[in-house]
Amino acid sequence: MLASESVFYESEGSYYSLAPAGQFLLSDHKYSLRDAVLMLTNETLWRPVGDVIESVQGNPAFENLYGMSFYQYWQENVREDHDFQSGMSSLSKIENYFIIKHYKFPENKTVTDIAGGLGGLLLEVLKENPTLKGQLFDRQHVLERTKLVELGDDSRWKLIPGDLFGDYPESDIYLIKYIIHDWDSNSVVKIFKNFRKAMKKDSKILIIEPVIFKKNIPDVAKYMDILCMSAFPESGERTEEEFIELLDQADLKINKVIKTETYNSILEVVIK
Ligand SMILES: C[S@@+](CC[C@H](N)C(=O)[O-])C[C@H]1O[C@@H](n2cnc3c(N)ncnc32)[C@H](O)[C@@H]1O
Repeated sequence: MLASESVFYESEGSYYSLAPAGQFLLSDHKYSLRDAVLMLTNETLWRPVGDVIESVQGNPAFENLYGMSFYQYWQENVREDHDFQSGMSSLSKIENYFIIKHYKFPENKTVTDIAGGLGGLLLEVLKENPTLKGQLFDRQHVLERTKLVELGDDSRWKLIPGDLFGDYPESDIYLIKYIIHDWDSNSVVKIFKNFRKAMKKDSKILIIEPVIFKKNIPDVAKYMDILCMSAFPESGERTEEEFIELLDQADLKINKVIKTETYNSILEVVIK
């Protein structure tokens, strides 16, 4: 099957080799998707999908199967070879390239990635913009494995352990990627209010997610929608109109919508 999708190449005698798309499976590829594929094919992502109908009816599939929340499970199940954090970091690597290509960061400012995982996006932002400083905000156990050390200049970044539902540090630009779709609408409004409280009058938030724009045609964002709805209670991808309504409850508004050539869009958000 994968040979018919150009991932492998089948030759006479049932010999298989890597086709061009398969090169991304190599662990030393610049944009290696090895850990992303291991994460996406892990049972914690596919088993709950079978019960997505339960989730939609208000009976969270992941909690029913594993007896705890998705993030709690992955905090207690760190593996040697791969885990959720390394999978997210791998999935994000190629996407980060397009985010940086499509957003012009200002000079001499501070950029904070809220729930930024291992810090792969912030690392690329700091590499491409030498006058910027960075702050990576996530759980302590995640920050301990940060990739920011690869920058080679630890005077340009700091780690801030914290809670999405606690206080955020002050910053000029905030990044929040692949987070909002994990949460129900009440929690999202709490997150937006936390931003509003921490923001200066000209701070900006970049919400980076697969926003749903298209109706009645195939859209990869809808696959991610199903994965989210299965893994997190009352979650899922949102339309631009849904974002506008939730942001409004925190005195925030969309300033710009930027497409990135991937299924992720950048919503640039400012104070109303
Ligand atoms: C889907 S990952 C996204 C990581 C990164 N932004 C990316 O795009 O690759 C979600 C992140 O949210 C963090 N997270 C989940 N719940 C959190 C909480 N209550 N407080 C702080 N971080 C949290 C996780 O540790 C994880 O790094």
